[in-house]
Amino acid sequence: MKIHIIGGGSIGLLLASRMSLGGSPATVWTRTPEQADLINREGIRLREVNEGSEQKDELVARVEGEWIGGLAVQNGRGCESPRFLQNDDSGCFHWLLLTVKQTQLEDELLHALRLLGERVGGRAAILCMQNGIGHLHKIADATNGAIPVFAAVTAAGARRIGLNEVLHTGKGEIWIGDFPENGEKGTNPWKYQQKMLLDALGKAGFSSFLSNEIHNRIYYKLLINSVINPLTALFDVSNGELPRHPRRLELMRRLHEESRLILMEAGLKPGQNTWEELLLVCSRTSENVSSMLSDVRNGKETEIQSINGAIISLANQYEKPAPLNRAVTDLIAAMTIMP
Ligand SMILES: NC(=O)C1=CN([C@@H]2O[C@H](COP(=O)(O)OP(=O)(O)OC[C@H]3O[C@@H](n4cnc5c(N)ncnc54)[C@H](OP(=O)(O)O)[C@@H]3O)[C@@H](O)[C@H]2O)C=CC1
Ligand SMILES: CC(C)(CO)C(=O)C(=O)O
Repeated sequence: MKIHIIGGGSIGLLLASRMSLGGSPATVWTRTPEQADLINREGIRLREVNEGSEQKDELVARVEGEWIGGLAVQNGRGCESPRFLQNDDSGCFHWLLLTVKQTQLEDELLHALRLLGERVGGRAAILCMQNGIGHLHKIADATNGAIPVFAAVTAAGARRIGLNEVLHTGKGEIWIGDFPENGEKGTNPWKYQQKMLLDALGKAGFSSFLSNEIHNRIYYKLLINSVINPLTALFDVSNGELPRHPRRLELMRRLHEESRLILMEAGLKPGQNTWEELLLVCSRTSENVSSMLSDVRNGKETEIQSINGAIISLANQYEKPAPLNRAVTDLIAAMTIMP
């Protein structure tokens, strides 16, 4: 089995470094040759944040970096294709852990994934690490069955602090599920490959599991992100700081309740104490700068449309009110720097 991490950002560097340290060598496919070169020369510096302590353990993971380069294989314009698209006669199975943002799922990348699926026929699968919703259908549609698509949901937190340096800011489980169903319902031709991946993630220190109800987990995570991400970005605070302010805590509670009612209508299963869980995520990832705040700080486009924007779409579909989701969506959109 070969592990490819597409995107050398926060989650990508965390997975690559931990998996390599756990004995499963990973290749990080980067957007720039500089980052690939740095990773090859120096490896990835992983800093573990220890709960309740200021001390951060630093580990250095030997990881292969590759510039994803020449994705413009589209239309056969004669550009060089990334190496993972070139002929592979190793016979091994390739897991592609897709760690780009929802907003970075561009046509060229999707096209390259489809080409890869066609070339290695049955010996590759994509695991999507994105928050929010919408990406799985987008990837499955663009790859048109050429490569199976799996969803991952994680409460782990990470923050890239340099091109080859990452902080592991929050421990959290990783849940993996089949989405949409690859192959006949009830059969799972990828069971062995999934078990291999779970094993590699386990050795990397992630508690990971297969889920038969990944839709529910995706909605559950969406609920959590719909509160933490926009509010931390609006108030410019870490996840742990957010609930410490009583008025912000009250806003969190109201936004959580609005999103919860909409998601329940859309199929989120009742019976979970989502409010308690939300507060737990804030404390477990307390040092983390949420991915949305990080984007706002870096002047990048945020994932607001795939998170609160997606909840608004569900609210429209099920005729539920969504004033707070609308407000945070508009406010975050207005914070994003115009191109
Ligand atoms: N950070 C966190 O704690 C968590 C994040 N997530 C989710 O994981 C996903 C990734 O988040 P995060 O890691 O924070 O985001 P980052 O912005 O840190 O990382 C995304 C990376 O993908 C790279 N990239 C974009 N397009 C391409 C491409 N075509 N080829 C190669 N690389 C590419 C970017 O390159 P460049 O640097 O050049 O822009 C960047 O390094 C998001 O959907 C987020 O919601 C989920 C749980 C927790
Ligand atoms: C769980 C959380 C909120 C951790 O920061 C996250 O998923 C994100 O930042 O996008």
